[in-house]
Amino acid sequence: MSTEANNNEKSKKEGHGAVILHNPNVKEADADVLYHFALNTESHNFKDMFGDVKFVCVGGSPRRMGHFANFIMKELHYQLPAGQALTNIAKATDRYALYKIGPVLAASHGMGIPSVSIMLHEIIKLLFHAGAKDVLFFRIGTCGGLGLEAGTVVVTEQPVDGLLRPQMDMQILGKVVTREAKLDPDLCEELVSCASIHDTFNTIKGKTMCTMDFYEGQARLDGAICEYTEEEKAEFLQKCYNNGIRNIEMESLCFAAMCHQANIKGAVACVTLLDRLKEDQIDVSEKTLKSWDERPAHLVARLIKNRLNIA
Ligand SMILES: O=P(O)(O)O[C@@H]1C[C@H](O)[C@@H](CO)O1
Ligand SMILES: O=c1cc[nH]c(=O)[nH]1
Repeated sequence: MSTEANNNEKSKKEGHGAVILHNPNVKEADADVLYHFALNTESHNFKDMFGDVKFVCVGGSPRRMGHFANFIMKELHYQLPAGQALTNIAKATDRYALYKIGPVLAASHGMGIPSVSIMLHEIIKLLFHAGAKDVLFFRIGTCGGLGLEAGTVVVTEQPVDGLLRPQMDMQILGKVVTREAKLDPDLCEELVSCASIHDTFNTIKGKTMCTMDFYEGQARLDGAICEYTEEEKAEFLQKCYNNGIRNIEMESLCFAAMCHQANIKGAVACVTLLDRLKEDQIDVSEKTLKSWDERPAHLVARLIKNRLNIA
């Protein structure tokens, strides 16, 4: 049986909408430690704490996700119990930040695939232990655009790696293991449909190139090392554009591959900070950056509100 058929079979057995763990070791263990979130199934009641989670929103920076947590709390008109303030659940560690706002979990994931991978392993286990079902995942991030006005939001149709392949290659036990990087097409459409004609920015769909590095991996000329010419850079980025790639970032491939394996519907929306066909350096004011940062969050907030029937 193919891995995908196997996943579907498991999904049926474990109940529709359940988060799938492809790991008998964790399922059979008496206790589990989520080290990078400073959480432990022995000292925390995951079912009570996280059983009602329906939306997980992730992004690189802990500060951005803290702002997002406050923003979504207002958007959902969510009232914290009297005397309580919104706190970082993972405050005992400085690896990631974690906030819960009713059915929404907001977490930071740091930069790049290794960092987002650790975060997703632990968040997926958290949801499994909590018995959460029908959970949607969103990555709200920043990126470099290709042929787009800076500030445009790109919703990823298909992530590809630095070789333009829709797959994530991992090195496990001395071998290359290839995983499909698949996002949910309906969720992608639903997120794009949350764009409004009143928005002061454009929202488009496109392929996203996910790289292992910000500088050479993204064909920049301004890293500490660069062994290609400006012409070679331009030729490669043009090839990406011609292949339907509209933005470049560093997490979507792993996000898509892990969501797909875990039976979770995921979507990625990133705001472009510059047009990589024109420039390499991000040189925008802090104020502009902050307002651009919030754009993917606005789309996701609208989707969540629609789903929860909140006006
Ligand atoms: O979610 P963020 O904005 O961190 O995503 C992109 C990709 C890298 O992590 C980082 C590089 O500046 O920004
Ligand atoms: O150019 C950019 C901007 C943000 N994030 C990236 O990965 N690349």
